[in-house]
Amino acid sequence: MRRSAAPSQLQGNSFKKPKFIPPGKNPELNPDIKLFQNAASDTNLQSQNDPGVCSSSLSFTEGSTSEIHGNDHSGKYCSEVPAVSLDPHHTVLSVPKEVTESKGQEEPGNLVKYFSVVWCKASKKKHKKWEGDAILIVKGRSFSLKDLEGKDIGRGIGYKSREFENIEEGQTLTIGGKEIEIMGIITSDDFNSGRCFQLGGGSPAISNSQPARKYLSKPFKGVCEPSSKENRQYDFQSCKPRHDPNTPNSLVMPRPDKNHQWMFNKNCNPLVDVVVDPHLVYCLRPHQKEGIIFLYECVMGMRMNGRYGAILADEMGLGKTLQCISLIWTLQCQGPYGGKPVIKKTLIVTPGSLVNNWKKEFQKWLGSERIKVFTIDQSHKVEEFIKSPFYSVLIISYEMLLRSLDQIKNIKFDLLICDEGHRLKNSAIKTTTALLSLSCEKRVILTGTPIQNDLQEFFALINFVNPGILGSSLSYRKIYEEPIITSREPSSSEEEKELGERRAAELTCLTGLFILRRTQEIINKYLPPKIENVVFCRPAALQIELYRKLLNSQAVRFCLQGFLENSTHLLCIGALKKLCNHPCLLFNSMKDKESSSTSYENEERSLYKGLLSVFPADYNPLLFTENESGKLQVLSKLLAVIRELRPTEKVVLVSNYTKTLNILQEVCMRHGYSFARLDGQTPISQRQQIVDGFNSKYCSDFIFLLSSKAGGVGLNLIGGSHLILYDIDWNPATDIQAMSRVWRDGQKHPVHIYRLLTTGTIEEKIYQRQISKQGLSGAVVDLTKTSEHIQFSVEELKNLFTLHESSHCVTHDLLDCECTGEKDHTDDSLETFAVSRHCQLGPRHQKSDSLKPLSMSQLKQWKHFSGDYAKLTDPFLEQIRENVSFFFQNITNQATAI
Ligand SMILES: Nc1ncnc2c1ncn2[C@@H]1O[C@H](COP(=O)(O)OP(=O)(O)OP(=O)(O)O)[C@@H](O)[C@H]1O
Ligand SMILES: [Mg+2]
Repeated sequence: MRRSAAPSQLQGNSFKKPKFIPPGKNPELNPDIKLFQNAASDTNLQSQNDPGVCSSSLSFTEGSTSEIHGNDHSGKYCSEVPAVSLDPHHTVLSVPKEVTESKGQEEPGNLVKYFSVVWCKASKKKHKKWEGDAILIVKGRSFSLKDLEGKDIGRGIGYKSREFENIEEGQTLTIGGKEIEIMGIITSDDFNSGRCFQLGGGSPAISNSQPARKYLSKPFKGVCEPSSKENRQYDFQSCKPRHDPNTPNSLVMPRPDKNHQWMFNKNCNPLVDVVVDPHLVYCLRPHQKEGIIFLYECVMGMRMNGRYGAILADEMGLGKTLQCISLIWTLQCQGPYGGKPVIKKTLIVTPGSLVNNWKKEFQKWLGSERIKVFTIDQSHKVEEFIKSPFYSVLIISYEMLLRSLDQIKNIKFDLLICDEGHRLKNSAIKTTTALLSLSCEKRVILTGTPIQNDLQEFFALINFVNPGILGSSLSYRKIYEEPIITSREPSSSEEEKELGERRAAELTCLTGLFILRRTQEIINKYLPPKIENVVFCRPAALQIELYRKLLNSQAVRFCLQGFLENSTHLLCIGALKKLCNHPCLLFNSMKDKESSSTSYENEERSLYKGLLSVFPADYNPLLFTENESGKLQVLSKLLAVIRELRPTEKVVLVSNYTKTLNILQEVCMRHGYSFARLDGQTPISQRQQIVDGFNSKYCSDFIFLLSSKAGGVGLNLIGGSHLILYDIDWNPATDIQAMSRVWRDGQKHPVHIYRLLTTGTIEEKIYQRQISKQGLSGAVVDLTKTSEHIQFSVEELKNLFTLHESSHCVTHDLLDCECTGEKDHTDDSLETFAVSRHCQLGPRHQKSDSLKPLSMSQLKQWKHFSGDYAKLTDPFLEQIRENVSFFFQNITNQATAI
């Protein structure tokens, strides 16, 4: 029999020649393993090679005859095997798999056995050609055969149990129209974790030789140890560490292990300590030191052989930029082998608004001499970077990258950093394919947005930094995604639950090696207090009248009858939101539509019918007043009191809409407040200048008008210490992003955040959706999702399209709180709402995440009081209480607050 096509035949099979070892000798996978566990202590790869004992069994569909699927696997099979490379030098991984007995052996009928096999179609031909590797699962008298992508390729029932009981390595069997040869036995642990699929055709080259280590590793004793004659001739001076590894507080990178040296130090250069520039170390926070070591180990291939990617998913404001700058500066000047630098050129791809922020951060931390950074904009082209020998770092926006891809492809970059890299979550989009086409192996994604909520998106990000590590997209779906999702279904069986959990644990374990996420709490101690307020503003009389009219419109009634196909409901929602911001916005919309009467569509006509008559006959939207909007009244008073009580402090004023920003700008002008503004129309080249201007202590601007969609991500607006969210977005991530702009490293003043909501209206409902169980579940915690992505049921629309005129705060009414809001009240009773952001990797893998939208029960624990409460201690709230029906307040880092 010829053994040719099956990958295991080409590369050797890691499950072959099993040895028996008694059960119970090896540890199970640690069930507590967390997805974003601190990577520095996450190198526990023992489980990759440890067989475990598992009692789970898979049930097969009963049937009297064999079923065979997907017969034609020849040809394409090899290319779809998970692209993990065999490392012939990696002794640990070439150790053959050991076998344990499954618990089920005591009950032969339920015993499930797993085998690695090669298969081909059954035929009488003498010379057979194996078509592929597969996993044979035998239970009692039934079997199923899965290819290495997890797809069923055969199953059957009713075989002689004796035939299955004594299966041995090397034995050939004909089952279900296929001929198979047994290559080895797979432990139930390897099957349940899904590892056997990963390892099936080879083994992922994972280094388990790096024990968890402290980040300040000891320096080499003899730093330049010459190991050969050639090395002794090496210029000793040139291979000294660049900085003294022995000074206290020095940050020394971990030493490469023997495997790494074997692979990457072919010339046997002396080993040199890589020591981060003390100039930087002096400023680094402890978590940043850990982050730099993590990044170093990943991009050096020290965490996984042959893998050089990393995802740094620290929450917003933790200084991902500084960690990367430290990495670049270290690798550009140093390396462990003869001190030779590891990288020459780095490409940083970032949203347009942050290109100059990166440049500024380089200057802030390294001055302008150490690294020459080139930023691409209208007047600085890629050619200039190519021609000049001075620049080692190129910073470019995602948009520009697409435009200059051909030139960029010709430059050899050694390190690629993608800032706000969650945008690469879709592997089909142009940006991802463009970046994937770059040959650079060392890839780092930076993101402050949670990434584990959607398993497909998770795959795309993982696959970007470490291509092929999870196999093909198809095999990933079969091996991980489907079992994990099935196990989360309420109707899933115990076996499905167990399998899903094991697969999730395995996925977590594998990807946790190169993902690091720390939450904001770790820098809280460096930050000033944060006083967060949710302010429920009483709607103005005109708003109430218009609101009633809108809710009585034919368009709204049409939606409530369930006619949602033509998205009239979005139109209605839009009109209500405008009205909450200011009636003049609604007036303008109606007038705009009227003047372009041809496109004045039926639904809009039916929505706006009779509305104009509610406005005064001579209504002029340009002369709008503050009294026409509850929120604007509150805003105006708030700005006045801030100005009065904190004359040197500044305010960031955020809206999701440019037209609303126009109104807010007009208010600034009327009151004589100087302001800066950044929205979607601000040229990218001017954005950093505007931000810097505002942050400067010499700047007299009192207000920064910010469009959250344009400027939400990545910006530092620490010049402002008061942030007012004028309107609310469906997506909590947008609001959280905006709020994180001011409460971050460098902020000197206590930060006051005000979220304005109009009482009883759709704004409260959106807020409730953000925080409640029925609300935006995990998948929507993502900046790209908008209301168009949200499916509304008629019931939900009924709730959205109700105005609660008599309530002080519908949100408080829903909290099931006994207080009447007459005194400031906090509830510390147990959670009544079990709210969690849905995470597809399962509850076990959720970490406390400060980016998680606030839950109802958490809100209940905030201080809350009605606007009529007599003893308000907050002087800012005191000034606005007249127009406010209810407050919620929460103070973080209270010690020095207010
Ligand atoms: N060790 C430090 N000491 C003082 N300031 C720091 C330190 N690290 C970072 N910063 C400052 O903190 C601010 C936030 O850092 P950075 O912009 O890198 O955050 P980030 O993690 O990228 O957040 P985001 O996800 O919002 O982009 C910056 O102004 C930065 O200069
Ligand atoms: Mg950033």
